[in-house]
Amino acid sequence: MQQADTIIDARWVIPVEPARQVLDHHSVVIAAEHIVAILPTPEAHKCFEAKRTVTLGEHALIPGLINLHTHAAMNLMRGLADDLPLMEWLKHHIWPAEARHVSSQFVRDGTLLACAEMLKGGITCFNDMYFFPDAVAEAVLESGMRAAIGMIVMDHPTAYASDADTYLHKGLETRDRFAAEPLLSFTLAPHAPYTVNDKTFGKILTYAEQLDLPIHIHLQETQDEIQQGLEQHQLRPLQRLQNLGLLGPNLIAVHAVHLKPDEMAVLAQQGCHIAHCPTSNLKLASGIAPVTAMLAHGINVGIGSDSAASNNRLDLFQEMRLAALLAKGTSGQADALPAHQALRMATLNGARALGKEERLGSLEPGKEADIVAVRLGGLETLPCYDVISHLVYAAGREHVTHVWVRGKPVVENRNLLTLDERHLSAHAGMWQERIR
Ligand SMILES: CSC[C@H]1O[C@@H](n2cnc3c(O)ncnc32)[C@H](O)[C@@H]1O
Ligand SMILES: [Zn+2]
Repeated sequence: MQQADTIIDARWVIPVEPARQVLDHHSVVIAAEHIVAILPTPEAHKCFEAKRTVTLGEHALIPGLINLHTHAAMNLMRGLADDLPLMEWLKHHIWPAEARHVSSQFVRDGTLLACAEMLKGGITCFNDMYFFPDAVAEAVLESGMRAAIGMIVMDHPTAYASDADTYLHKGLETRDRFAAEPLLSFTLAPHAPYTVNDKTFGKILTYAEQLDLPIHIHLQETQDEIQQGLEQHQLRPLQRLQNLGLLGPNLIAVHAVHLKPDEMAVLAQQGCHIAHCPTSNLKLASGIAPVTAMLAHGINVGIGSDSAASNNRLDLFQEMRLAALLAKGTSGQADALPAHQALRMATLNGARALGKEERLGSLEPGKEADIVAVRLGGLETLPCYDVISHLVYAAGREHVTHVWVRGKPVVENRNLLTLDERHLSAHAGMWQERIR
């Protein structure tokens, strides 16, 4: 008998890789933070003796969902300004509110709130971009989840930093401080082409190359952004980034709503990744990203929620379903973006974009044990002919019952084990009084 920490017996295991595979009555065996085996349940118990067995007889186990773009701390701004287009929303509502309220404490409290929401919804890892990344890192560690933390850079003074060099210096200091944390990684996060100048992009490129870091940036989100790029630089933003040498397998372009076919070909050829944020793009009336064409070009597309101020949920079940439905509606093809592909985008494609494909994104022996249990035994998911169909088209985040990150349980029977929900509510109430 081999020793294990945990065996999870499940009705179904959905490894994601290979695509479409559904393993009936299988168990996932966890030891030393990793998946060591996935076996038919009787066999798992013949081969392994575990400290703990969790029996989930009407559940599907899936890899932890990866939110490829968010601003977690903005949970404290949910519903503050709705029904506005991007630039009006940012310039007249969000940026003034950030100037008044954003501090290290705001970021810590907002990020904790977001981590709680994401964990309970089956998200085990997020790619963040916000001020005070040191406060983001502390909150993430407290929650027990995983994050790629953006070292934000702008040519715009804020309460966090006065100029681009200070943003970079503070970000790199934070990265050094948390370098030993296995649940944290870092990205360079220039906010957008319209807030970062060419000289600063040059410095970002140098650091990205020296330190082998991903670059996380909003790109071609609206037609206005493209118009502004043409007026100020005589270039579309993507062309400008290409001229500056920023395109490559380290680049995660967020939104990319407005892309021409030749731009998709360039992104594919350069190995860039896209974070598709369908709800945010609809709510800010930015448009609908051409995901079917992106995938046909061979671009790696993951899924993001964007912030709670533009979504207004950090809910990847919602985003998977919407991505699949929009792809069908816009292409006129019912087989565009099938359920298994939506699930892959929210898991393995996200891991790939973050350079973590070897460690995360699917349920395979050797990978780290980020696992989510989704209960499909309720009336709204019965009968069940196709589990993957149910996960994308019928189930929701409310069906998530258990979550493990790196083998450690963080949600059990829908209860958060790492954070105190009453404490989080009290802090949210305090910020509501201050911000309103
Ligand atoms: C400097 S931290 C991130 C910065 O981005 C702002 N933001 C939030 N959502 C969006 C979006 O969809 N497009 C562009 N910028 C966005 C956020 O308010 C922060 O200022
Ligand atoms: Zn964003």
